[in-house]
Amino acid sequence: MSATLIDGKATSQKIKSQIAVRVEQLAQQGIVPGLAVVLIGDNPASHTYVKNKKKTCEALGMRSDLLEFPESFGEGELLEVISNLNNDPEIHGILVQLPLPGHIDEFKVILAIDPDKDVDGFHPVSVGNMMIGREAFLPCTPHGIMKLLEEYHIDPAGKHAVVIGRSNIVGKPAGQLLLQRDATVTYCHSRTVDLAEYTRKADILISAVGRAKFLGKEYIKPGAVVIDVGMNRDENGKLCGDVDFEDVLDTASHITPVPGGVGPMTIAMLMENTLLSAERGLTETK
Ligand SMILES: Nc1nc(=O)c2c([nH]1)NC[C@@H]1CN(c3ccc(C(=O)N[C@@H](CCC(=O)O)C(=O)O)cc3)C=[N+]21
Repeated sequence: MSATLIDGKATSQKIKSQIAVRVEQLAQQGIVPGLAVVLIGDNPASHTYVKNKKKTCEALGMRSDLLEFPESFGEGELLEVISNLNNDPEIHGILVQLPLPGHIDEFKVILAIDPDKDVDGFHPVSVGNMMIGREAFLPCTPHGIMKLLEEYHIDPAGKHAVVIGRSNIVGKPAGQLLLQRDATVTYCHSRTVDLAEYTRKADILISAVGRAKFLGKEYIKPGAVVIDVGMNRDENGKLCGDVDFEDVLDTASHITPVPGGVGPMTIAMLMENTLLSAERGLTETK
């Protein structure tokens, strides 16, 4: 039997149309949610993502400021830009596109962002609040994954969730959010010995590895839900995930495609966080 497709594009559309309604309500009170996106250097992939974010903002009636600076931009100058955005009442969300050039300390930059405008959910205050289950801006990709599971009525409670990848922006928080939903969570990573031994026991498998078509059906438990966070290029330069989609289609019960899976949800959650910030509410982690 062929797996059910988890349609991130359709789900993100649905969420975005709900966001647009709330943006309109805010507009009646004279408030326009504003997102500032800061981009340093000229990484072509970053440019594509950033343009996408801007387009989405505008489609939803939100304001989006793109602040672009050359590769040589100094750390001190960037910290000053952030300080100005922190103090700008019309800016509700600040996103500094990662990765940053090597001469800029990423952690210092994240620390400089006002936690009340931290729509990426990367500030230690946001991370800490998420970890202890308090209100916080949730990181967009893991939050988008949880929304997809919810949309497809997949309840993580009591399930064994295996997360491959332990980055601060995807793997680690994805495991935490699944834990909050009462999953039993296993983290795997580049030093895991016999990866398939773990993944074959996963009811829910989250892959954030960054290797094209790395996971075939030998890694998948029959009936598993497979969430592919990978954004890779295959041998023909085509966008593809970590999962060999065709190969696992008859083994998994549900699967996210790349593109059209987790990626569009990431952007929708960024919009939601910016809206929430403008509403002066914070997301609930319960
Ligand atoms: N501070 C910061 N916050 C981020 O959220 C952040 C970042 N830095 N740096 C880069 C990564 C990457 N990222 C993506 C978001 C959406 C898609 C997305 O929409 N992907 C589409 C395909 C897009 C295409 O066709 O290229 C999809 O999967 O269908 C991809 C990647 C956010 N990131």
